[in-house]
Amino acid sequence: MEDVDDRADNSLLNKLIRRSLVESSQNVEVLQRDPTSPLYTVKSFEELHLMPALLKGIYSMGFNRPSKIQETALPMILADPPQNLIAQSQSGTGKTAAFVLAMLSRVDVKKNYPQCICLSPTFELALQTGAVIEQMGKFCEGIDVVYAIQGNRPAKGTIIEAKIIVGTPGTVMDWCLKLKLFDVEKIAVFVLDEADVMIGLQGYSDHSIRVKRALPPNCQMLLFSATFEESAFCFAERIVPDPNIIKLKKEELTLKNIRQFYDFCENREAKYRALINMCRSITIAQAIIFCQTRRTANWLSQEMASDGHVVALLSGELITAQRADIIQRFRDGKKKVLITTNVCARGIDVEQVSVIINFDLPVTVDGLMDYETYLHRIGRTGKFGKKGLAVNLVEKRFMHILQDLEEHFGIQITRLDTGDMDEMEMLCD
Ligand SMILES: Nc1ncnc2c1ncn2[C@@H]1O[C@H](COP(=O)(O)OP(=O)(O)OP(=O)(O)O)[C@@H](O)[C@H]1O
Repeated sequence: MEDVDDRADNSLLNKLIRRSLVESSQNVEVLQRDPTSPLYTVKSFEELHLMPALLKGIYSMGFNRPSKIQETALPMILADPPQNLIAQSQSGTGKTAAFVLAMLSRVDVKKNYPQCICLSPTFELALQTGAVIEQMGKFCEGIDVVYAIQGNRPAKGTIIEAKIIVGTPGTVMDWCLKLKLFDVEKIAVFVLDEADVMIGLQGYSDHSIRVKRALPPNCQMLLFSATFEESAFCFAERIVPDPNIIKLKKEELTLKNIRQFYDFCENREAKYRALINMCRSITIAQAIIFCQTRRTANWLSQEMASDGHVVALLSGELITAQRADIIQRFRDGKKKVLITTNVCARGIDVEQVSVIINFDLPVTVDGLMDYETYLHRIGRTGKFGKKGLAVNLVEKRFMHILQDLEEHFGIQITRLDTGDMDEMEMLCD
């Protein structure tokens, strides 16, 4: 009798994940020659006139050719005089690298004061973006980054000398306007990552706009996101002087490499059983499970732990040291399954994440489908052309929301009975 591990390891879901991991590596080259792919590129990095030290950094990260957003945005961003940009590109298509290369290209390493600010919506994303800056800029002499995030409070009277500040809006605003840790008049580049929430969501927008208002008039403004619903886009156009614009059509928003399914569940207990069936068969790669509330995430992680599953739980009420440790351990593969809320919906880039499970569909405060958050959540898989799987566990009372989702994006989400191994067979077709 094969033991549980053998059974799981041979499970169809694992075969699909293993195959998609293999296919993905061959996939990028193919996609970068496909004009309909968001990774399509006609230029090489050399043709983007980047500094040699930056080229060295890019190649050391395994990047061979720029993605579509990188080859389109960078010439605009690096032009002289500097131009402002509002850019939209699908999740996982290299937006971070685009604005990081912009900041690294603009910094004057002879000046020991902050020249670039990059605002991220969450503590985890600020940490991740800072790490990309340090990695991409590691061959550039004199590049240093400081993290304006909760838990990092410089001593009173400190004068920040680091050239790039990455942080969350509230902390950056305190550093710049209240504590006056640096001269905001000397900022040359201002990046808003996940810009639609940064200017659209109460809390973020107040702080982001107050920082923006303190910037010098010639400061270059770069706004990036995978989603810009109309009101956010119009507001962005109002606050960014004379921007270049890169915008997606609605039908371009969903990525073909992320296969989306749903499993119909009578109630929360049935969702739990469906989830366990899936997690039991995932022994390779990693999965992120999204819950709509911290309460559900806490309940789910306790249930799964008591059933012997090793899971990590990350949500906003944890202290920053815990959050940093949890996301790092997940990134290092020490935990296969991360249970979380929307705090990890945007930007988080963990290469081995092949499966996204929406234990709850993302809904707005009015109980309507939150289309943007859905796109960002499933975008945690399928990064840079890799194959990804997204499975939605849907209770009867939420089926209309799933139908709204299909209609909104013009897609068909296939039904999957996670309890039926033959159905899982279909995943491997
Ligand atoms: N030109 C490139 N060649 C190969 N890999 C790349 C390239 N640009 C970015 N990547 C990799 O692709 C992954 C996704 O990149 P990134 O996180 O920048 O995408 P994004 O568009 O910012 O995604 P999201 O919308 O989720 O924030 C990362 O692991 C990154 O290292």
